Amino acid sequence: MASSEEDGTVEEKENNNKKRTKSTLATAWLTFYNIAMTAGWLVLAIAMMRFYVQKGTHKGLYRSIARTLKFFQTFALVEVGHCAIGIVRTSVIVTGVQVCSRIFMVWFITNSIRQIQNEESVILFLVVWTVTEVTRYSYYTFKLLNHLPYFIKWARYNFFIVLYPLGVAGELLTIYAALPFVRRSGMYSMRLPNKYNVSFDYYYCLIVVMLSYIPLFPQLYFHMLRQRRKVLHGEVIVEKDD
Ligand SMILES: CCCCCCCCCCCCC[C@@H](O)CC(=O)SCCNC(=O)CCNC(=O)[C@H](O)C(C)(C)COP(=O)(O)OP(=O)(O)OC[C@H]1O[C@@H](n2cnc3c(N)ncnc32)[C@H](O)[C@@H]1OP(=O)(O)O
Repeated sequence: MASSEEDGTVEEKENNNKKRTKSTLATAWLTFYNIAMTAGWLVLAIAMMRFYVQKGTHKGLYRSIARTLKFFQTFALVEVGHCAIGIVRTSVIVTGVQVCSRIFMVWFITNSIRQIQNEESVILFLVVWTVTEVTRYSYYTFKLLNHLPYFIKWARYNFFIVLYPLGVAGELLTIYAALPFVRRSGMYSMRLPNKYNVSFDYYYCLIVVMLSYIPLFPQLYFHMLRQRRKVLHGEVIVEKDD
C-alpha cells in the first residue's frame, strides 16, 4: 500500500517534470518564433518605406518585396499548428481562417496575377497587414518575456478596430480587380470535356471567396472585440469549444 502511494507520488513528480519541460520548450519556441516574425515584418515595413522614398511611386513595390512577404506569410501556417497542439490558447478555426485567407491572397491572387500587382488596393492591404503583424508579434514577444509595455498592449487591442475593415477592403478590391484577368485567361480553371470529367471555374470560385467574407469577417472581428474586452477591461468571457 505504502509502496503504491510512493509510486503514485513518483509518477506525479515525473508527470509534473514532463509538463514543466514541455512548457519551457513551448515558451522557448514561441519566443523564437515571435521574435523571428516581428523581425520579418519589420524588414518588410522598412523595405516598403525605402522603396517608396527612393522611387516616389508604389509601382513595382509588390515585386520588390514579394519573396519576403511570401516567406513570412506562409510561415504563419505554423500558428495553426500551435493552436492544434495546444501551446497557445486560441481557436484553430479562427486562426485557420485568418492565416489561410492571407495565404490565398498572397499566392493565388497577388502572386499569380501580375496585372494587378500595382493596384493601390494591394498596397493598402500590405501596409495594413504589416502594421498589424509588427504590433501583434511584438505583443506576444514582450508578453512571453514578461515585459509588456502598455502601449504595445493598447495598440494590439485597438489598432485592429480600424485596420481590420481597411485590410478587408484592400483584399476585396484586389480580388475584384483580378476578376477580368481571371475570366479572360481561364487560369486555374478546368473546362469540360476533360479526362477527369470535372469542371472548375476559378472566376466563380473568386466570387464565392468574396461572398464568404460576409459571414466570416464579422466572426473574426467580434472575436477580436471579445479579446479586447477581456485583455483591456478584464471581462471574463466564456468561450465556446471549437
Ligand atoms: C482557402 C481560401 C480561404 C478564403 C477565405 C475567405 C474568407 C476570409 C474572411 C476573413 C477575412 C480576413 C481578413 C484579414 O486578412 C484582414 C486583416 O488581417 S487586416 C489586419 C487587421 N487584422 C487583425 O488585427 C487581426 C489579426 N489576426 C489576429 O489577431 C489573429 O490571427 C486572430 C486569430 C484573429 C486572433 O488572435 P487570438 O485569438 O490569438 O487572440 P490573442 O492575440 O488575444 O491571443 C489569445 C491567446 O493566445 C496567445 N497567443 C496567440 N498567439 C501566440 C503566439 N504566437 N505566441 C505566444 N502566445 C500567443 C496570446 O498571448 C493569448 O494568450 P492569453 O489568453 O494567455 O492572454
